[in-house]
Amino acid sequence: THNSPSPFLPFHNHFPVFPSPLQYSRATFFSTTSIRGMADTYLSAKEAAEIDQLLMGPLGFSVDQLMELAGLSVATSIAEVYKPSEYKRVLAICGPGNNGGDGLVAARHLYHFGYKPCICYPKRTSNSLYTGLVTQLESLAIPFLSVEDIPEDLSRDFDIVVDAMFGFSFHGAPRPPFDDLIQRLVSLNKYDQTHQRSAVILSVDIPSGWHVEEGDIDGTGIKPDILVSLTAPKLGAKKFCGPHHFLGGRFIPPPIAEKYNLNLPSYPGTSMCVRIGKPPKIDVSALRENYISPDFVEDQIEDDPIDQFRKWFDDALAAALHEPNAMALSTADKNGKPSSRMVLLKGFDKDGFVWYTNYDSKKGHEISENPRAAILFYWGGLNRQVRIEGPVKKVSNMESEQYFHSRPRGSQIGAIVSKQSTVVPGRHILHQEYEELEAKFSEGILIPKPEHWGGYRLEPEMFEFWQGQPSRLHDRLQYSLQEVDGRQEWSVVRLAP
Ligand SMILES: NC(=O)C1=CN([C@@H]2O[C@H](COP(=O)(O)OP(=O)(O)OC[C@H]3O[C@@H](n4cnc5c(N)ncnc54)[C@H](OP(=O)(O)O)[C@@H]3O)[C@@H](O)[C@H]2O)[C@@H](O)CC1
Ligand SMILES: Cc1cc2nc3c(=O)[nH]c(=O)nc-3n(C[C@H](O)[C@H](O)[C@H](O)COP(=O)(O)O)c2cc1C
Ligand SMILES: Cc1ncc(COP(=O)(O)O)c(C=O)c1O
Ligand SMILES: [K+]
Repeated sequence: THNSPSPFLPFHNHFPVFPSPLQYSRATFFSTTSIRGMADTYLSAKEAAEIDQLLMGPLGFSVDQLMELAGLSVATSIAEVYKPSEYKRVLAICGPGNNGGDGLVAARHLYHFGYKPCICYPKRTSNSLYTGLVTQLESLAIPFLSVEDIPEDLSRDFDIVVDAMFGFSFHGAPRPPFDDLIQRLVSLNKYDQTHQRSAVILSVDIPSGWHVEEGDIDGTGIKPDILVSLTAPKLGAKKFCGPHHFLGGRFIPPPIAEKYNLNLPSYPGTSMCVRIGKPPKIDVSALRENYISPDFVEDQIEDDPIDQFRKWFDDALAAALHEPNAMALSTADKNGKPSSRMVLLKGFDKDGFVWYTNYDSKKGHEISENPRAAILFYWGGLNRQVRIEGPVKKVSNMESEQYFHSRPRGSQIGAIVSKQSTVVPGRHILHQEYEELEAKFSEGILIPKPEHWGGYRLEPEMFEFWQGQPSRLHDRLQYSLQEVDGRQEWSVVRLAP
């Protein structure tokens, strides 16, 4: 393998004292690999082919398996950057070898992710693996276009072009019809005269036509927007300077990683791809999503907002969102100066919404001065937000005791150690006290709840259920308490988005 300091620096130079909160998942938090993926390993064409042979020989893989995982990595990389709501029409140009097979597999996954793929596959083989992939695509009614069928200007009909013509076995100069197809990708300008967006290019493993090791030698080759390196980047990928470089092929077992000294970032969570190289340059002002959600109208909602909240909370659980019970809590001091922080919801019913904390913390002081608060849930994966406002009271001491002792012992000790929101001279002080208390409260000994630790309950006076919709014409249904015949009743209005 070829280790190079540029453009990817070795891990140890990149492992920050505290990981950047940007890109880790809990699974990678304490791993020794980089937080933002860095790869400092590049493979020669020969090494790439050797790894292929090892995987499919002594390591027991079949080519179908590897291709399936490689194609899935390509499809998930696309989905990370280009959402089907904006970039729907995909053309996968597939070559005669395994790189082409990766393209066929990726197109199938893209279909299931909500894209509209078409295939250009001019040099088919009769190998049953490939005929099977073609049949699978045909069964999804995915069109196969001949070279003559596809427009000279690919941007006319497509939002994304997947370049799956050649991978690490490419050599020499491209032969017809791929020479012409490569030229069409080369001539995709970023913007045409009408300032229409041009199709983006994704290259699988190596931009087709590039020398596998030397890269784009004379600078006249394809300039992909996104490159998905499979297994590990090939030497030629050093010349890639587009905005999005991903690693895919999450199947490398330790013997290969060790033999080839592969120094690669770990994949976050259950992801099939990981971003490598420099973080993308993003125009923050252009970061936006166009929400598309099911209808949320007055005649579908529950009369009682707690029931409506339960419905949406269940949806958030079912969607496996990360910490669906995390909520932003806003309080204000006696002068009305506000502050916010996240806390975890620990229960809700007709009496209100409960969380636990340190009564001597900043929020604790503010609540004692000004016993009202607002809580906010944002369930991004569902395009939903819930706002709740009302007065706040402490929960009973018994309730706090009960909850405190249900927590992991480490968190109970942590609550004793932490004089929340006061200045700490250094992290070691917390650890020192923690260790002392851990020794004191050995297993079986009850850890006493600190006096100043307990719950608060917000009694809602107002709920707003928000759901994102296209063109910023969102749904907002607001419940508030109204007096009807001497009784408090919930009434609902729709607010302008
Ligand atoms: N573990 C891994 O690494 C995994 C690798 N995977 C994937 O496999 C890819 C490598 O696949 P591969 O070996 O089948 O070769 P590939 O690059 O697709 O092309 C070979 C074909 O192109 C042809 N050809 C060559 N030069 C040409 C030219 N100038 N002009 C025209 N034709 C030319 C050549 O024909 P020939 O020259 O032999 O007649 C042959 O038909 C790799 O990059 C990755 O995408 C994943 O699927 C799974 C895991
Ligand atoms: C997702 C998440 C959940 C949190 N849950 C709680 C919690 O339930 N109770 C708590 O006291 N702090 C929690 N914290 C820490 C608070 O955000 C905050 O740092 C701490 O309570 C001190 O806030 P204050 O100084 O405004 O009182 C959580 C933080 C995050 C990011
Ligand atoms: C300081 C603090 N207290 C309490 C909690 C709530 O955690 P638990 O679920 O252990 O009660 C958290 C959660 O992040 C926290 O950070
Ligand atoms: K390619």
